[in-house]
Parts: sequence; C-alpha cells; structure tokens
Amino acid sequence: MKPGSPEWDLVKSQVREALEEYGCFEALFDPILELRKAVLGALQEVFDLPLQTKKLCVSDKPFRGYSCPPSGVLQSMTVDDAHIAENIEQCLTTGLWPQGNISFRYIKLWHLFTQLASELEKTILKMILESFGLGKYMDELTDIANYQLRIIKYEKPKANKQTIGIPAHCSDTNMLILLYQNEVNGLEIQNKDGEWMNTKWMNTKFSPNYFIVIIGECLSIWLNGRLSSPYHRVMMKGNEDRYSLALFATVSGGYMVKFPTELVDDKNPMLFKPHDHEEFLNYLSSQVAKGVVKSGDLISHLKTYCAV
Ligand SMILES: O=C(O)CCC(=O)C(=O)O
Ligand SMILES: [Fe+2]
Repeated sequence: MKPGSPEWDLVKSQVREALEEYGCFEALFDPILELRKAVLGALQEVFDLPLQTKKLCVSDKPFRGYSCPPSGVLQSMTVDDAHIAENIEQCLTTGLWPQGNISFRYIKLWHLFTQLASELEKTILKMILESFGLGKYMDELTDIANYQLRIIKYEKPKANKQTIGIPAHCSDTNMLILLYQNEVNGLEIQNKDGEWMNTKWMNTKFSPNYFIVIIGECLSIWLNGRLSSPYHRVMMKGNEDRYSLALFATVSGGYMVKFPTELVDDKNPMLFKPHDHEEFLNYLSSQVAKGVVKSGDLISHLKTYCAV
C-alpha cells in the first residue's frame, strides 16, 4: 500500500475510526504467515525449558527478562530493542543456551518477527499521525522507537474452569501494541459501554494472518488524550495453552515524550506534562516493589504520573 494512494487513505480513515471507537482493531498481514509455524513452535520449546533456565533471562531494566507472576497462569519473556538481533541473542544465548547451537534459529526467527511486525507498526503509526495532520513527526518518532518483544504463555485452566490469564488493564505504557497468537483465543477488550468483547467479536473465524493492534498509554499521552487506551484482559478456557507474541512499540529512554503544540489550543488545554519514559518505568517498578502498585490495578499509572 502506497502512502497517499486512495487505498491508503481509506485504510487510514478506518484505522482512525476504529481507534476512536474501540482503541483497537484487527490488521490482516499476510507476510507473517511464512513465520507462523516456526515462531509459535519456538515459543513452545522455550517455555518447556526448566524454570531455573528460564529465570536466567534477566535484564537490569524493569519489566524486561523472564517473569512469572504468582498466579502461575502466565509466563513471559521480554527483550528490549528486539529489532537489534544482538539483544535477542544476549537474552537467549547468555541466559538460556550458553552453548549456542539451538538458540541461533530462535534469534533469527524472533528478529524476523520483530522486523515484520515493526514494519506493520510503522505503517499504522504513520496513518495515525497523518490522520491528525501530524505526519511531520513520523521521522522523530521512528528515530527514538524501541521495539520490545514479549513472548507469553498462558496455561490452560485446571479442571476446565475459566481462569484469568492477565487481569483487566489499560496501562500498557507504550505507543502501540501488536499482538499475534496461536489458535487459542482469550483476549477480551472492553468497549465504551463497559462490555467485554472477545476476539470472536472481532473475527468470527480465527485467522492466522492477523494482528490485534491496541493503542498504548504513551501514544494517548503524546496525542494529548485525543485517543484512549482500552481496558483489556486475557481469559483462559478450554483445554489448550495459549501462546502470544506482543510487540510493544515504545520510546527509548532519554527522549522526552511531549505532545505536539498543534494539539493544544483554547478548547484543548495541555493535559499531560512531558516525561522521560524510562524514568517513569523505574518509578513504576519501585512502586510495584513497595506494593503500592499491584497487578490488576485499574488505573493508568502513566496518566497519573504525567497529569498536570
Ligand atoms: O496475550 C495477549 O493477547 C495480551 C497481552 C497483553 O495485554 C499484555 O501483555 O499487556
Ligand atoms: Fe496489555
């Protein structure tokens, strides 16, 4: 799709409409089909490793590395700047397979996945910016982009009872989230009337070539509150494990997230102070450590942090 073509303009207006109404949409993206089997197979192999091995995937930055919250339903591994293959290599090779070998296949796969998904993300971001007449900021936001890749496993419920995979939250503190999953549905997104819509609502038949795209808090703040991040959660039922890959497109530390002046006028006062995103994550992590912030909190920590 060429920027400026009639098709581009049509999709751009659909993206804007969907984000205003739901804060999310489904994007069909065929190039991902080539990687699907290998990428999902690799996820399964990684999460099948012993717990002590997975725990070796660590990071000195908060909310990266291996994580397994107490519920035991969910496990995840997050790599920062995953568009740089060495970062995936460092997480997998030094952490999980010090002897190399097997990990090189995964590095290539996840790097390719990140590259493909980030291309899609850039197209979507460009459409969003253009729809607000802010296309000139695209280069700046591309320069400071950080693509975090999170791989996630949700255990199938025990005793066939529905369980919570991730509690409801609207607090993904990034620009855009692109979610890709195996055939086990479970993601639910809340609409403006407070009703939970599952992925079936978005796609009556599961299709292996789609991403769910959700707007994150950081972009909502950058847009001075013009679009909002929807509450979403993962509910597990049935007798199969769910695997998903989340590409969190975020901003690099050191960059001050500040909305463009075009978005402020007499009718639209400034709602948020500029912030350095990495500083915010350090602050949030200290609040989690103190027990002040808990998983399942229904507030937007970033918006509270930046509110004027
Ligand atoms: O796995 C999914 O589909 C959702 C993941 C999610 O919402 C998150 O990691 O914040
Ligand atoms: Fe989320």
